[in-house]
Amino acid sequence: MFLLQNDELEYETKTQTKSTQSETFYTACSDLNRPVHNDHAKTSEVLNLAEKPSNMRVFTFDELKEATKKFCRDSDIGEGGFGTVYKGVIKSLEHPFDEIQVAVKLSNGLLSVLNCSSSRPLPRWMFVREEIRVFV
Ligand SMILES: Nc1ncnc2c1ncn2[C@@H]1O[C@H](COP(=O)(O)OP(=O)(O)OP(=O)(O)O)[C@@H](O)[C@H]1O
Repeated sequence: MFLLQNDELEYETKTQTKSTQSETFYTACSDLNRPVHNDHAKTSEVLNLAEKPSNMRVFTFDELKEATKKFCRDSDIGEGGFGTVYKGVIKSLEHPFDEIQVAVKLSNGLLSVLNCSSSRPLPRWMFVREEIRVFV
């Protein structure tokens, strides 16, 4: 799901990635930021899109795991029909004293960031929601 913070635009896309825990997961950004190993996928279109917008913040699986204290009960903020939602706090890279609050859903091994907000909101902060398979 792509969400502009001011609700200018909203549309949805879902991707699922099967991988192992040792790899880095990007959970709040597009697949396009991943290194491309498949030669067939190395089209100019993909490479152009892979250039990360300056206001894009990528959350890795490790960051989300740490932010939610390994998805512990203390971080549990709700139960959905198909999984548990956890809160977490991640330090901003640009402003180390700023915090980014995230709501992360873990549902039968599928992880996604439902929402994130910052104490210093960017004027056009694009939120890309991605669902990935994890082993926790
Ligand atoms: N961004 C958020 N901030 C705070 N709490 C949230 C947020 N998103 C979800 N929650 C909490 O988690 C609960 C479950 O949310 P979820 O989106 O999983 O609901 P659901 O629509 O029932 O899900 P499902 O698709 O699994 O049926 C919510 O009722 C709410 O209490």
